[in-house]
Amino acid sequence: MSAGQAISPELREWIVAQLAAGHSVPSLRAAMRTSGWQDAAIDLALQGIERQAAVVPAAEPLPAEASTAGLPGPDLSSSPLYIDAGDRRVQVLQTMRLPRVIVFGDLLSDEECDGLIAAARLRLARSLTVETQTGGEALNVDRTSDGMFFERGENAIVARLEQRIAVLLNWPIEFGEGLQVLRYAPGAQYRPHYDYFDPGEPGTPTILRRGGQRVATLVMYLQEPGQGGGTTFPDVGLEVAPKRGTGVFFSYDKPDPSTRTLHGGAPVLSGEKWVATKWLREREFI
Ligand SMILES: O=C(O)CCC(=O)C(=O)O
Ligand SMILES: [Fe+2]
Repeated sequence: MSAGQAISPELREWIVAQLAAGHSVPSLRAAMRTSGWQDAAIDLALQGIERQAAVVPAAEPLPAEASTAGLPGPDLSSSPLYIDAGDRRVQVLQTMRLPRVIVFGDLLSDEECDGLIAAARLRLARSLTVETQTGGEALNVDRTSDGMFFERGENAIVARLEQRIAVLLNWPIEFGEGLQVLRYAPGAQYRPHYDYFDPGEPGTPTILRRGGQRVATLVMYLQEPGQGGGTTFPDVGLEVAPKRGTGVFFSYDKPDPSTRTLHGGAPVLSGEKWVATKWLREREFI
């Protein structure tokens, strides 16, 4: 390439984007040199753009942690390895501050996982039949799992688990929605989404009448797939392995992407993944 080569709008855009992404001028220079640019041409291309870049305000420093005051969640100030959840000693395996994520180990016994699956399976089968008879609900391409809801306190296992969750997360049972169970067959996934209700959606005010916003989520793994099926947090590159008996908890102090609680269920590659999800509201959920 020659020193006289034209600086195309695309090249300008590329340079501006690289600078905005935090790459230094020397590193851009090196990259351009490697791809055959001569110094004189690089100088020309960078002139003006550097000046422009200099007036771009520096990105806001990222907050180090999410606000957790007044939200569900255990007190982690003493970095406990275990939390007494009343009838069970739950492990704290991993924590993250922003998004606020906690991975709990040994949250459910194998018997509890099996019991929930058995009770949910009957209901799933029934709801699928009903859907086929009536022509079915619109297929949601974002969520290809099958699901059902238990009523709060519907059976002994559900009641026991809800009590345990209330103690673990310091949040009244009455503020929780009924437990949801999802089954993911191979290929099924739940594309990244937020669990709070979008304030911009027309239906949201009606939903909020039943207990306000969702403020936290606990996803519990009841059956692990052979491969795939982790819970992903794309904003921070986190993937939680869907280990049976384990749960991933996350909270969000406002219905806003700045909470970085975007998350999804990665496609199941083999086997079946079952989860139970508990959503916690701001107030009593009726
Ligand atoms: O299956 C998962 O890992 C995530 C489930 C989920 O995001 C939900 O139930 O809201
Ligand atoms: Fe979710």
